Amino acid sequence: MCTVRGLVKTYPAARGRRGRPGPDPVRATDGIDLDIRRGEIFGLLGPNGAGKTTLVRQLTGLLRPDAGSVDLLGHDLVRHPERAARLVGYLGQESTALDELTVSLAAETTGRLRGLDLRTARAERDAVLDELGLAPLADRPLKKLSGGQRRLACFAAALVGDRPLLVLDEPTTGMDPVARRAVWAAVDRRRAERGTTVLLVTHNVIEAETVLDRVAVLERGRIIACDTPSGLKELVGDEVRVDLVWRTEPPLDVPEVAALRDAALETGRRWSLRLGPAEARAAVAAVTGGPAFAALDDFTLATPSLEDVYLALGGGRAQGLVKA
Ligand SMILES: Nc1ncnc2c1ncn2[C@@H]1O[C@H](COP(=O)(O)OP(=O)(O)OP(=O)(O)O)[C@@H](O)[C@H]1O
Repeated sequence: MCTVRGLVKTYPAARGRRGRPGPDPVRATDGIDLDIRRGEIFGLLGPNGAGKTTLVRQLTGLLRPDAGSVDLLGHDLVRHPERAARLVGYLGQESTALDELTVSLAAETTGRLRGLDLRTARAERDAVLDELGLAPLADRPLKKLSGGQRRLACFAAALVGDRPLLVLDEPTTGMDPVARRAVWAAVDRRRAERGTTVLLVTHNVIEAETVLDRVAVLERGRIIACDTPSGLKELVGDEVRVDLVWRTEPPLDVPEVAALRDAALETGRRWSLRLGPAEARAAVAAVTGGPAFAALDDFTLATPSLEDVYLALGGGRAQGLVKA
C-alpha cells in the first residue's frame, strides 16, 4: 500500500537574532523505512519533536523530502506530490483553514474540493454528520465550537469523499470519551467496509494499544522499533509494572522503600517501577505488609504497556507520552 525508503528531511539552521548564532539544523526524519499494508491501522508513536508530523507531511505530498522515496499505491509521491490529494484524506494538527465555515459547509466543501458533485457531497456530508453525532452542530461555525467539537468536525470533513488512505495526526486530542469512541467506530467501519488504510500519529499510548494493528516508535527522526503492540510488549518479557501512590511523603525510613526508590520513576506522589515477577511480589509484600502500609494511598500491578516498551528501548523521554 505504502512503501517508504530512506526518507530524510533536515530543517535548515535558523538565523540567530542580532548576529547571535541561531539554532542548529534539525534532521527531523533521518533515514526512515516503512511498509504500510492495505487495511491496517498503523501507528506512529513518539514524544514531542520526534519527527512524526514531518514524516506524515512528506507522506501526504505537503513537504518535499531531501532524499528518499514514497510509493503510495504505485504512485511516486516525491516526483508527483499532487497525486496525494486523490489518494489521501489528511487530518493535520491545525484546522484554521476551516474555521470560518459552518460544520456542514466544511464537510460539503471538502467533498466538492475532492471532486464530488453537489448532490453526492451533500449526501455524504449528511451521512457523516449523523454518523459522528454532529447534526445538532451542523449550522455552527467551527470557530465558535469547543476544541473537541472542532476536532470532531474536522475529522468529519476529512471523511467526506472517500480516500484509500486516511492520515490522522492526533485526531482525538481534546475529545471527550463519547467523541473518541465515535472516531474509532467510524475508522473501523471504513476499514471493514472499504478496506481503508489508516496512518495514525499519536503520543497517547493507551489509545495506541487499543486501536493499532502495528506501531512504529519514532525517536529523533529514526524508527527505533516497529511491530504489533503485543510483539513490542514481548520485548519487555515478563516484567510487571508496579505503581505506588503515597498519601504524602514516601516513608524512606523503611529500608525496603528506600531501596525501591532508585528504580522508580517519580511523578508527584506516584512511583512507577518495572520489575521482574519475583521482585514485584517482594515489593508489594514490603509496602503492604509492614509499616510502609500506613503511608500508602494506592497501588496497582499491571502487565507491561507500550510505555514500558518505549522505556526499555531506551526512549529517555517517555514522560512525553500521554498515559490516559
Ligand atoms: N518548520 C520547521 N523549521 C525548523 N524546525 C522544525 C520545523 N518543524 C519541525 N521542526 C523540528 O523538527 C523536529 C521534528 O518536529 P515534528 O513536528 O515533526 O515532531 P512531532 O513528532 O510531530 O512532534 P509533536 O508530537 O510535538 O507534534 C523538532 O525538533 C522540531 O523542532
